Amino acid sequence: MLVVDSVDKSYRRQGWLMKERHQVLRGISFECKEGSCLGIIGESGSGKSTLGRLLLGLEKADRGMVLLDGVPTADRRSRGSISAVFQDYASSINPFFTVEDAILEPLWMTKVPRHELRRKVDELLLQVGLPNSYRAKFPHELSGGEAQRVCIARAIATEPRWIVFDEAVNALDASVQLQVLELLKVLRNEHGTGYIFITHDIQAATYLCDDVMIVRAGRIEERLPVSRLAHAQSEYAKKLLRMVI
Ligand SMILES: Nc1ncnc2c1ncn2[C@@H]1O[C@H](COP(=O)(O)OP(=O)(O)OP(=O)(O)O)[C@@H](O)[C@H]1O
Repeated sequence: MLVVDSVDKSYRRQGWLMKERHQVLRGISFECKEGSCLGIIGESGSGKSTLGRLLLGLEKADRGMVLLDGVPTADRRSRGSISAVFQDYASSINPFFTVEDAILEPLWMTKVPRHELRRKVDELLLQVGLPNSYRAKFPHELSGGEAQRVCIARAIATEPRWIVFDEAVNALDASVQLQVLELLKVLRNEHGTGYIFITHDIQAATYLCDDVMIVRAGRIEERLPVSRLAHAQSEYAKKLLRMVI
């Protein structure tokens, strides 16, 4: 179980009143069952990516806890249990790495024996729908959809229990986006990996997720199952969801 308990997060404002802080997240609490998929939506600046970084253990909350089975996600013991796919796939892959090198990088941290690594890269390429002839290509030789598939292969390489997708399909054109969403559905069914899917794209969230959580100005406005979007309570959620129901 992934548990976010009473999380606050603020940043120091830039400028000469350096003591002033910008409160980005306020009293965020929610839980996600193993293998579930939660969509996080909300307007720009509402704190979605900050929440994603806290889930990944990349940043510390000012107050509250982010726990995976009772262990803080920032703790060494949680390493490898949560991975991430970001929007900026171009800069997520080292431009001097081949596709093979990029996929091998996270595998060095795992217990996969050296002689098995080549087979594992082939298996991962197959899972994300790329031919194994792609292993020798460099990032600049890939389309956006292909590069994002390589990022997904990297994210699933360590067999994490959770993957945080932060605007990961937004930059792709509609048909490639659909292919990637399909792929994520298949991977989830096959491996039981849980997803946190941060997006502006409500349609994509409803396509992939079990629940949608609406964040507004650093607070949770509402969380509801995708099957009950028509029953949103808050005016803000109703307005946001109008386009998909
Ligand atoms: N490292 C940081 N230092 C200072 N302020 C930050 C930092 N990261 C985020 N912020 C501020 O926190 C607020 C929330 O940012 P965040 O990126 O979490 O929002 P978001 O909902 O993901 O927005 P978007 O949808 O545009 O990506 C913004 O006002 C942003 O400027």
